Amino acid sequence: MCTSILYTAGDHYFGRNLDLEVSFGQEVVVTPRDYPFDFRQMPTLDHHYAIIGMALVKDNYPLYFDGANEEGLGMAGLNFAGLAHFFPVVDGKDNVSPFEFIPYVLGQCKNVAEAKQLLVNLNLVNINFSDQLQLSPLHWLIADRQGAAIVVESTPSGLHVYDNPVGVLTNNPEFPSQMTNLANYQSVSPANPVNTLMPKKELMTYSRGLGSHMLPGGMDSESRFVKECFTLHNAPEGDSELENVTNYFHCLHAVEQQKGLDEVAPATFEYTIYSDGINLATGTFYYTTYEDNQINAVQMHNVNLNSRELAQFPLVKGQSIHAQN
Ligand SMILES: C[C@H](CCC(=O)NCCS(=O)(=O)O)[C@H]1CC[C@H]2[C@@H]3CC[C@@H]4C[C@H](O)CC[C@]4(C)[C@H]3C[C@H](O)[C@]12C
Repeated sequence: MCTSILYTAGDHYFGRNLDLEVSFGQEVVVTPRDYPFDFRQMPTLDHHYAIIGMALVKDNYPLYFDGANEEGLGMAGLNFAGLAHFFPVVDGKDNVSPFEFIPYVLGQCKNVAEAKQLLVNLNLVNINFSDQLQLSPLHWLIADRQGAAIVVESTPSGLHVYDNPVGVLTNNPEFPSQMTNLANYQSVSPANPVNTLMPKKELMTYSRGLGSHMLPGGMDSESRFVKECFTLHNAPEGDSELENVTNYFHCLHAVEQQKGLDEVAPATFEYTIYSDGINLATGTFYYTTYEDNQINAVQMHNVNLNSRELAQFPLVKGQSIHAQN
């Protein structure tokens, strides 16, 4: 499972939790403007926007899980198991494989409006990266530095592009169903409730936080969608980058999967391998890993963006504890 969010606090912060039981060897990867992006069915992009994000580099090709470009357009791929469907190549369409989709969009579009335009003729095709790296059943959240967001889902009924007014994406079911389910939780509140159950009788307010008593807390994707919407949309806006980044990671960690809680096979547990977030206005990419609560940062503009070579930053692992005595 995964969760992706767009947090608005002065600037816009975009990123995701990656939840899985195995690590892929991902790292922070900057693709500079002149790295030639080859596509299986589309012309090579010799020059494009620079991209920073989490990727697995295979044969010098950055397989992005999520990232953002220098114009402040962000994009994340999340599991959409059993629902995603990718099609054969169709002449006259823009045939793009799921593994090429992030470079294809982030390489060429400044914002969500431009991405929507690019998607008009898109056909997401069933082409593997390799025999070892088969198609992944993904759907995508795309968001920009002005705060717009869309969801892209390719299902047997075709390509669907939905406006996303809440800036949250998890996994199944389809995005419109998540929004319908979300409507069931409108009365969840940070404030203690007024007794409308039986207004003439007195009920105890035995605890703070009773307004969120009905908030789902499960590891499943529907629960995380609701919980994250509540957390994100009631999160304060800070006055500084430090405060905002701190709030941002609290929002993501609110739906973190701790080891031991989501058993995907006997004695095998999915957990939040990493959480990341990029300030879409400045290009600073932040991340934490399961093993390391410390927030690490890579600033894309500190890399030579007029280059042809990928810049790779292995994830910092291992907890750092400030010993006080
Ligand atoms: C597994 C992850 C989603 C996390 C998630 O949601 N896990 C819940 C599982 S469950 O829903 O609970 O069952 C997804 C997110 C992005 C994906 C990569 C995208 C690039 C590339 C595409 C190629 O085609 C195949 C290899 C490739 C490296 C992909 C591997 C894997 O698929 C990644 C990491």
